[in-house]
Amino acid sequence: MHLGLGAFARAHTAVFTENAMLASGETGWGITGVTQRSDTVARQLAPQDGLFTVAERGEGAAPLRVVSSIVDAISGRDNPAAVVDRIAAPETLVLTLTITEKGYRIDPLTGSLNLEDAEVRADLEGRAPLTAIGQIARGLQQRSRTGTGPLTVVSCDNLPANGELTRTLVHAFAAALPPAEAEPLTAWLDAHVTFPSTMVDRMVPATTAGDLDAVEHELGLRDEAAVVAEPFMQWVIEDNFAAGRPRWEAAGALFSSDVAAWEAAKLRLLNASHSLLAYLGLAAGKETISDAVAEEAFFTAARRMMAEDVLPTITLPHGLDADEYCAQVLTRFANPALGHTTAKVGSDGSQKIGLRLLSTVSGNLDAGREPRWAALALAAWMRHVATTPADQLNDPLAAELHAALPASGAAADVVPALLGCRSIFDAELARNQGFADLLIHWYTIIDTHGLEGLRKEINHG
Ligand SMILES: NC(=O)c1ccc[n+]([C@@H]2O[C@H](COP(=O)([O-])OP(=O)(O)OC[C@H]3O[C@@H](n4cnc5c(N)ncnc54)[C@H](O)[C@@H]3O)[C@@H](O)[C@H]2O)c1
Ligand SMILES: O=P(O)(O)OC[C@@H](O)[C@@H](O)[C@H](O)[C@H](O)CO
Repeated sequence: MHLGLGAFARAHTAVFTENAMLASGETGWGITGVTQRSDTVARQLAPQDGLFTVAERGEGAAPLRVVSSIVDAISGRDNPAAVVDRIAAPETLVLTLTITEKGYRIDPLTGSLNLEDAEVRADLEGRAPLTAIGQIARGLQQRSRTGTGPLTVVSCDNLPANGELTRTLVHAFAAALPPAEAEPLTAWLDAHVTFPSTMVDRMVPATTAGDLDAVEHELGLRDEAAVVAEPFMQWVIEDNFAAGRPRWEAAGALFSSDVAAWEAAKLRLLNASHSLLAYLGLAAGKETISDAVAEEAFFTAARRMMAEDVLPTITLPHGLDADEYCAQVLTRFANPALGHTTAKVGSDGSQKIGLRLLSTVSGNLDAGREPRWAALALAAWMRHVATTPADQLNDPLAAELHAALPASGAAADVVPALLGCRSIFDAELARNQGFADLLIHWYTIIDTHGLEGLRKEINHG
């Protein structure tokens, strides 16, 4: 079962699962996918019996492929009780998730479930659950009551220690139920459910109408659920399963006890550079990540952020060659056929920048170094927030961020105002005047000198 049947799940998890079946001969697996916020993907897949095309784009692309591992797709918004029933069904053994960072409904101050969230509260009060964590907890509760066996919950979102985090949130939901429900559920979770962490990697942009037309042209059929993706794909999984699972290792997945290091490397090298390029690109009117990285100064900023800010502050997993990895990341970003937009990568910044950039910032500040390039990424994000009208800012905290903005658009006013957002920056970092000055420096260059100013400062700095 998969919660969050977006583009990524189809191009990654579904492909790995089908490949595992083909390579291992264990063909009894199939995925029930749940769309979370809209019913679009469920509606697209239904008349196609769950079949959809993966169109690889870029050097080394394989021919079009029709994937058949999704056997059912349901709209969680419209059929919440069916989601609970499916999680509780005996044939469900693994529950994977790609629900985006905001889908976890984390309280930034505690790092646990946001119990003040109205949707979480409604799920706790007993409606058929609509939040992902509510669905998981209620499904597991039904499983516990019907004596159904163990299950593994596998977060595949770009979050550090995503397994441990998901465990914390599901347990927090259980603990917030009335004691007569909380105690047996918590005990059952402890005995029957595991939450392995994973690192997933494949760039999968949102499918465009042009992509669908191109697939139709190549395939000879209209596929409304087609997805495009780069050829590269990777999955590192902690081997901590409570029940059966597809033999994903037969499809190239790496089972490792070092997932935290893989996830940190990916978030802080790849995803952080992605965000840097997205916000610099947005400031310079570049529509795609490949357009942004084609700008020499932006390429240099991403390369130097990885080399000078990230690598000195991170312990890489065994087997990962830093230079090769960073070079490969930049080559992947440059894939012009992918059309990964700066707007998509730059969306939900309040949910992403902390995870991607702030460990790098604190690691450098603690070592007495300036996090020069990570500060550039944060300043570019701040300017994006300050110059995008609230109703056009694609971010769940758009209203809060805009409420914090001062009347003056000057860097010296905007930077401290956004540093004051406690859901993103902690008080100690916000008080660090040297860091604030670095942000103000970059913000001013972007705001008053534009691309030419950035080129000068990055190339000669
Ligand atoms: N696209 C990629 O390149 C990529 C690569 C690696 C990891 N991921 C992970 O997968 C996630 C989804 O990416 P995608 O490309 O499929 O995006 P998408 O927009 O195609 O799909 C997002 C899915 O998350 C669900 N969702 C959104 N907000 C939610 C909420 N508040 N509560 C519950 N569910 C919610 C949506 O309904 C949808 O099913 C990313 O956020 C990331 O963590 C994506
Ligand atoms: O998926 P998002 O929107 O959370 O983040 C955008 C990208 O940085 C991300 O999806 C990468 O493409 C991906 O993590 C590559 O594996």
